[in-house]
Amino acid sequence: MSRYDAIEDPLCYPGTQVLINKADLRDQDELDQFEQLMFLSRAEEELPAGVLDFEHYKTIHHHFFQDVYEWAGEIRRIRTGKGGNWFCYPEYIDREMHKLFAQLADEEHLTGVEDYKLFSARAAYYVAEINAVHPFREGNGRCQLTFLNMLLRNSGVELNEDNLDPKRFMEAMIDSFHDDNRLLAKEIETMIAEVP
Ligand SMILES: Nc1ncnc2c1ncn2[C@@H]1O[C@H](COP(=O)(O)OP(=O)(O)OP(=O)(O)O)[C@@H](O)[C@H]1O
Repeated sequence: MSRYDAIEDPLCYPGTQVLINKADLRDQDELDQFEQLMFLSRAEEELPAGVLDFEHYKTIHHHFFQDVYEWAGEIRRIRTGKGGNWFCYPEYIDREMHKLFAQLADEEHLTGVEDYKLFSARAAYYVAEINAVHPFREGNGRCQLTFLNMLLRNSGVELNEDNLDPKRFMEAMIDSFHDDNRLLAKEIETMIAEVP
């Protein structure tokens, strides 16, 4: 929910950086709270079924944010960045995401990778790439973490989010934007707990 570097966004109330939302909240703090509340209540529900491809990923975003934004589940249409790092231009998002998920399917969604270190390295690669594309206008971080969870569950392991240190994880995400996934892989490794 940290703010974006964005230019002239038709999704925002005119003259503000507040995204137009279904509750018509014009105050950013109030919107942040509402968004998180809706996200958490949808997160309690079963996730939409799918085959972990880009269509599925968009459905998950829609599931989480359908109560807040009309465009939930849709690709971002403007250029955005964070902290001076600009994400994929919107015209290439669809192509890049399809490429990435096809690659993941070729790797059988990592289901055969038994070594935790290797699994963490490959999962870090996919999370980093999805982050660099940043397909949605908002809600990418939460979808990325859900994606990670799904990858792990597919492989019979559980993500222990109690071991997630938000500051360290964010630093790792930023490093990954600059093509160094080592910290992110390490963070993922510390969050893996074997299912009994
Ligand atoms: N400077 C940065 N460079 C690259 N990636 C970044 C940077 N800052 C944040 N990110 C990534 O962007 C994500 C946030 O994206 P976005 O705001 O769309 O998601 P969110 O779910 O709304 O927010 P959050 O992840 O903070 O809950 C972070 O979780 C992190 O992975």
